[in-house]
Amino acid sequence: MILKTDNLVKRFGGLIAVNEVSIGVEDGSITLLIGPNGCGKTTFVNSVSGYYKPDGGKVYFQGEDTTGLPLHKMYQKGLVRTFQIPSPFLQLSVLENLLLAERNNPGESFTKHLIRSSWKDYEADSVDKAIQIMRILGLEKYWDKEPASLDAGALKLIEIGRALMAEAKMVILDEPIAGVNPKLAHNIFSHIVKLRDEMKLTFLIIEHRLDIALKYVDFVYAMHQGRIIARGTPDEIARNEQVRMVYVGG
Ligand SMILES: Nc1ncnc2c1ncn2[C@@H]1O[C@H](COP(=O)(O)OP(=O)(O)OP(=O)(O)O)[C@@H](O)[C@H]1O
Repeated sequence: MILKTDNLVKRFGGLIAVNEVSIGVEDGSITLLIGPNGCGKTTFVNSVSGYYKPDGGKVYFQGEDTTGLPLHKMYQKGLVRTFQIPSPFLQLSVLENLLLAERNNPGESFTKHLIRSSWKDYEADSVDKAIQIMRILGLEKYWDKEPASLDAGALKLIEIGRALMAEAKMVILDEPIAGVNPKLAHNIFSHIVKLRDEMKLTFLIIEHRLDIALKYVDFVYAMHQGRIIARGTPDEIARNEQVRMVYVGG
């Protein structure tokens, strides 16, 4: 298991958003976390990736107790939660977006990037690495385009590319296909599968569009009211009565 949580708890005042959640994510897998709005999925991944400090329980990443480590420490260890591309970056090229992700981490201020940098200032190795990542993601034809001019699917792939530049071993994606048309959604998941297979990357993905996502993932956890109510293969989860009840109300 690359990631394991043991009875993880996160509270907001009197609300227990994450209630003793224990999960395991297999190395080199695509693991899906599902559940209705407000059930605690985002709070859970935030408590694992260092955005929130958990109130109870343990997080283990690559066998190490990483409970309560901040976001930038987890990022350095290779657990990267993708974030929307910051708006000033939308005016930089795709290549520059990747190069900036290698140098910097979320613990640092974004303001210093407001000064436009040139890809020519970077090491040749970094540029080579960025080109290789763009190839894998099918972004190489857009290398000098501004992300602002690209579609939602390409933006998601750039976010994943930025995580790869940061040497991520495991990537957490929060709704990677939200607001994306079915063709692009399948394209994004196909790239995720390719990254699992070719780069041995591990993914933990929050997604609501099960019709698409269940076709691509290895294992699924279902959450409801802060707790895990089911775990299993996509087939098992699709057939699970409790999951159906929660999703369609019986
Ligand atoms: N910063 C916060 N302060 C207080 N309450 C919060 C905070 N963030 C989330 N909550 C509450 O915690 C619960 C879990 O929210 P969370 O966003 O984790 O759910 P979710 O499953 O990710 O939902 P969605 O699918 O809508 O994104 C909700 O009741 C929410 O209102």
